[in-house]
Amino acid sequence: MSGPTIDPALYRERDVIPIRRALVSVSDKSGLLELAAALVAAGVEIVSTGSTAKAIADAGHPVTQVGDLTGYPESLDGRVRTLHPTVHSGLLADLRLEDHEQQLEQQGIAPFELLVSSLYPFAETVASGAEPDAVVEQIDIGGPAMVRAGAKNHANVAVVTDPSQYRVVLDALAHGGTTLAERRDLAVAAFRHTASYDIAVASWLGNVLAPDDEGSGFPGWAGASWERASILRYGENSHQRAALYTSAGARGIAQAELLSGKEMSYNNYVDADAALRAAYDHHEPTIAIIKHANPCGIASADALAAAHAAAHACDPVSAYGGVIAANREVDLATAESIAPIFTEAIVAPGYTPEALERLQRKKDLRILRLPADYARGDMELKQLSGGLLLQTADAMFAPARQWRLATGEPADAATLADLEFAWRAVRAVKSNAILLASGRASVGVGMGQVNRVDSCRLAVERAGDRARGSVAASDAFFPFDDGARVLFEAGIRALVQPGGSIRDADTIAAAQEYGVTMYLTGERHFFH
Ligand SMILES: NC(=O)c1ncn([C@@H]2O[C@H](COP(=O)(O)O)[C@@H](O)[C@H]2O)c1NC=O
Repeated sequence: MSGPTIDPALYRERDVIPIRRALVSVSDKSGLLELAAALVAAGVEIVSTGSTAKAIADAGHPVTQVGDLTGYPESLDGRVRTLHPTVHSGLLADLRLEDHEQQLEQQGIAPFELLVSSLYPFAETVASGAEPDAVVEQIDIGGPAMVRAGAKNHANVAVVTDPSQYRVVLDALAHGGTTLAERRDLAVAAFRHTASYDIAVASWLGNVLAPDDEGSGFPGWAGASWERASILRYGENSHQRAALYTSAGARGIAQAELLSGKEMSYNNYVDADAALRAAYDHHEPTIAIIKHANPCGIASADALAAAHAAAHACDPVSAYGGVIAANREVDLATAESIAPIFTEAIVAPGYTPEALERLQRKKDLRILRLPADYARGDMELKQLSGGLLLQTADAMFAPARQWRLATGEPADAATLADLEFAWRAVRAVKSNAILLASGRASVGVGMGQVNRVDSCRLAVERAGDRARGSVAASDAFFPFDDGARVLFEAGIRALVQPGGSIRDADTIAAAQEYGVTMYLTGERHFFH
């Protein structure tokens, strides 16, 4: 099977095409009257639909109703308006071909050189919580049909789908018409626009109206639309190329505002996202310092500056060149604490003017602002060779009051606060993860090891003398008592871990042996 083929020799060249006739059908009326006035002033005939035509006519401009053009009334509550051969022939005739030109003449149809469209606000209607029938009514049919027709026929027709593109039309009117290059660019944007629109429609149908997820929450098809936001200097390594893509309406690190400093790199984005995950998760003023996507220091305190000092003290060697996240507005005291340390980037919900001024003196420091209520998203995506894994985000968190005391004396309030801090902090550490804490500050972190014993050794080694009297959290259970014994031997006084190993009794017995209090949370927090 194939589509029609046309002899290439029949195509006549067309580059700059003057605009003589425009079809205007827009839901978003912003900028419409200025555009209409410019079109009319340039002698362009405007054909338009219902309320678009009314707005243009009310402003005193001449306009032809699409029903007068087609001889067929707008019907079925607007479901059929521009869906007519007169309209679509005017959009689809390829005037590079003599034959198409003759056919239009025979049928008495005039071509359009411009289509101005904006589709029914489908996504906005879904977001408003409207009833299914109301949402369905906002699935634009005639609009995308016209947009696709005009964009296919970009050799002859310019298509604009957003008021931000009206500037191209105004410039074209001033310069004798649209160029082929402009029409091609507009066609690319037009097809991306209708593709994104249909992804939204297909997603709503499959997710909400008629879910085909068998109750799993994972529909039979997943579509997404990403726009390139920036081209990065390079990727994870300098020989890798990279770009940042964002999706409409998202509110994450990709949307953070860069207030000052060098442009963000690929690794900066990865680390800043990890920093957010670590710091914004806490309720008290908290600082997380990230290196290679892992916290090398994380601390909460009553004041943010104290949190930074404590987070930095965890591992000052690793903190060099780190990325910092703060979950509170950065004040001058915090800025003063951060400024002497070489830092790649900082992200926070805000900065006092003095703090910003202080940090901006470090010309290379990337200073980012992202509101505290940023959205990490309900779903996490991980690309595989040939596929994609989707999972719900790790949003579960068992607070101390839900833990089970497995052995030892119940912890006092301060110890419990440290344990809860450690339990919250350890879930931002790559597995296998062990985090030692004291005074709501990490003092030793063991991360990313292929066995838990090594993570325990690493955490204890990093903590040094500070291990004695600290508390520990483990992101998953201890399969044997060997890892926990490393912690007990180093002198920790309390441990929180999920529990659930068939050898839990061995670890509990070891804790008893060392007189260590141990709580079981019943939930684990692997993070890879
Ligand atoms: N049914 C049709 O033939 C049709 N033709 C154009 N539209 C849409 O009607 C809207 C404009 O309508 P109005 O000019 O009445 O505001 C545009 O979003 C346009 O994409 C249509 N509506 C929906 O499919």
